[in-house]
Amino acid sequence: GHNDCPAQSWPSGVSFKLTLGSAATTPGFCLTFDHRSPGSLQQLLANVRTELPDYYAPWMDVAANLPHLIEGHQLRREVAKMPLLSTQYLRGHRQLRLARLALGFITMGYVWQGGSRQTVKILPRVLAVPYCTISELLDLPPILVYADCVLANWKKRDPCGPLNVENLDILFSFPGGDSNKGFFLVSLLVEAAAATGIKAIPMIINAILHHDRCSLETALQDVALSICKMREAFKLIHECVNPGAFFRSLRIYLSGWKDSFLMPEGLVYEGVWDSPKQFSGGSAAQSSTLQCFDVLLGIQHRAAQGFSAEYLGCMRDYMPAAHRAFIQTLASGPSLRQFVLATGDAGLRAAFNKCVLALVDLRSYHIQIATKYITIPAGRCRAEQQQLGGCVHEGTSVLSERGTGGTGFMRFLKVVRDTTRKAQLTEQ
Ligand code: HEM
Ligand SMILES: Nc1ccc(Cl)cc1-c1cn[nH]n1
Repeated sequence: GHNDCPAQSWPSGVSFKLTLGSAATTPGFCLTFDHRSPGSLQQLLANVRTELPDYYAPWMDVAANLPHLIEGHQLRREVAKMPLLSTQYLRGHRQLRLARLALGFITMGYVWQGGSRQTVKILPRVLAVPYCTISELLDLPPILVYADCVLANWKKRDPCGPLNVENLDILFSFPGGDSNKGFFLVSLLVEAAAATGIKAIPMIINAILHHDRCSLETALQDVALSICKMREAFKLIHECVNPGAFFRSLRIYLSGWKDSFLMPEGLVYEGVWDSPKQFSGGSAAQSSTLQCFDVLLGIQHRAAQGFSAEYLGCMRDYMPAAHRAFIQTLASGPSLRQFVLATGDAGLRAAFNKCVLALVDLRSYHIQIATKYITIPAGRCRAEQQQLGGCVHEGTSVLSERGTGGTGFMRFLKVVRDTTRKAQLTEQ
């Protein structure tokens, strides 16, 4: 039967559909491609305030002033004053995503405003009820995810200008100053660099189905180049994100309440569920682009200390439904690895391996960044702990590895990188 993935717009404003042919027609992938005007995504959030009806001003005003309200210890009071709003006046995907983004920032701010010392256990109904209603409609969990704070949390200063740091701004922020903007926008630019590689995937699938080695080799070169450009975009993190601000502030707010020693039961969503629920914190493991390239290249990750083999798979439930469906359709399609091996073509093997090695380099570079922004600041924090007592920066999400100086996630990142390296094709 048909398995249509609704068109989903990627950072570059390109959208595409991947559908499985029905049994009656040629089995395989029929690919349609529509280049929406590049403006499509920035219209999404041209002006946050006018994008939603005034009725939702109570949400938008609190979300827009979150750092100020948290630093002034006023957020709880502001939320207590909030009316319980109906979600019925939200029109279409764009408004649902924007409302979810605002409620997601307020929720993370509300839970973590007291750092790891005074976490709350209950999310008030004025937030929980609309947040869970909208999350249900979007098939996303009621916690801030990568698709919220990176993919939907940006706008261009000049709508006709380029997609670069100078012409971009974020819509919502946590305490931690400009490092918020740097962290979210650099992530977005890494995603935008992936767009060329993602656009090559339908061409690769078609080339396999038509045994077109020439087109396949060209498309694989596009993927390798795209992953190299992702690594280039990554370098901006050094000038845009301060390690201290990231470690002490931003990463705490992205923490989740699953397997958390601070919130062992999870969070009570008042007025929605009677018992507390657990959800994982925000992570780029929820980025659909990296998972697309892993699936395309047939790279299957296994368990690593503290991270189950299912961890990356579970993170697909934290992606937009259309991205999740695309990855699932890709995983159920023809195997690129098998096809390249079966041809015995050295040129195709080389083009395939360049993609794998580009991914290895990206992951190696990422490990250096995680060392600079977590492992080293965590070491300093522990040193302070021994002198001053009490390291207030212990967090709970994987991005905020606590205590053990971050050995857990570091081993995970290295296992993922090494598994990637082993995915190279050798001559049979
Ligand atoms: C200050 C910058 C960064 C730090 C400290 C950092 C740290 C981490 C940590 C600790 C993990 C493992 C735990 C988890 O899954 O959350 C992780 C995973 C991951 N990060 Fe980052 N990261 C940073 C920036 C980025 C950026 C900009 C991207 C790309 C957009 C990215 C992509 C990923 C991916 C895809 C994973 C899942 C594991 C993998 O597929 O290799 N990271 N990161
Ligand atoms: N780049 C990111 C942007 C947003 C959020 Cl929520 C997480 C990450 C991340 C990076 N590495 N692991 N997670």
